Amino acid sequence: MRPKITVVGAGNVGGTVAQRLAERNCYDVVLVDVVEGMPQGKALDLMQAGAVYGHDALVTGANNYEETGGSAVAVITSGIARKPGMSRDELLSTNARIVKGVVEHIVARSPQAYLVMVTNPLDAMVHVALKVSRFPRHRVLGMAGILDSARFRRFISLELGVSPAEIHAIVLGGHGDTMVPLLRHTTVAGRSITEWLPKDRLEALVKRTQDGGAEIVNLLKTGSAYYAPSASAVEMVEAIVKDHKRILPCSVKCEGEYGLRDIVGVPVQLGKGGAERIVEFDLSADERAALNTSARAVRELCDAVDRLMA
Ligand SMILES: NC(=O)C1=CN([C@@H]2O[C@H](COP(=O)(O)OP(=O)(O)OC[C@H]3O[C@@H](n4cnc5c(N)ncnc54)[C@H](O)[C@@H]3O)[C@@H](O)[C@H]2O)C=CC1
Ligand SMILES: O=C([O-])CC(=O)C(=O)O
Repeated sequence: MRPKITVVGAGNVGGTVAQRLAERNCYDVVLVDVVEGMPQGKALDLMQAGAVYGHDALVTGANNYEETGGSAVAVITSGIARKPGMSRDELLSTNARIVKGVVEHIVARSPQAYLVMVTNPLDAMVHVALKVSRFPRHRVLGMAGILDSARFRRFISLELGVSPAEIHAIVLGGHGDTMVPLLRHTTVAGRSITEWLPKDRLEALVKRTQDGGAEIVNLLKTGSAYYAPSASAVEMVEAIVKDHKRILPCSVKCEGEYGLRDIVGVPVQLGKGGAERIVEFDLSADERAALNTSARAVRELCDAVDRLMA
């Protein structure tokens, strides 16, 4: 039997996650949404695509959770997306309510699942999922750092005319304006990025990365990015289910690592145990201060969620 992956929210991100998973041809996928007929329609469409594209994954669409039982991983994308001029934080109260209900349903049927959170504001939704599920921290992860790092790598790649495959970069911190691209750990073909680009260009690319989500929201006007976000979420699913031991930035609850007790994006070793290890990089004083600032911003949002849910 193939591992079952449930994707909640069959909109732009969730629908594309389901497509990418089906195309891997090694998972069965359950797609859940509140809109009647929509997940069922997308599921059928995806299975028909398989007859052309060469996969035979079972994709089931549903408006309830009956088919989700025994999921290995649940990817939670349900909720509203921001529009131009909005911050992710403005989604907090609506999405916290949605995510709370969804996590209760998932946990009731898949008590051993790993949760990959996508809904924004991301780090605060990891907090909601941890609280509601009562799962240990290694089974509740948020997707953001892979996406933010991918954006940074691609911007560098476009600037230098070098394949992104040659560029190694990692973005830590919360998924918001305070995220922390680590320049000292950014390399192109193994050489420090500071040997490739002058300071002012690097600062511009860091800023573009921090605004990477808003840049796309402003272009699309009716929603937010989903191709790179779905690719990033699938990378997490694959690393967990296939025990890849990848070290990828994910949002997770720190318990003393980096001197923090907050939920924030840090390098995590992902494998069959979920977040198997948090890898501690040596940070400069400036980087540490920036990570602390980012963690504080997330903490304030988590406190706001707690007040809302009290
Ligand atoms: N962590 C990250 O880096 C990223 C996060 N996001 C976030 O992901 C979320 C989804 O984005 P999109 O897919 O673009 O939005 P979308 O609007 O296309 O899809 C969201 C879907 O959730 C469904 N939904 C709402 N309440 C539900 C419930 N109670 N149960 C099941 N389904 C429910 C809606 O019917 C809709 O189909 C947003 O909050 C967005 O901000 C998006 C991109 C990147
Ligand atoms: O910007 C948004 O609202 C969606 C998101 O988190 C991203 O694309 O980074």
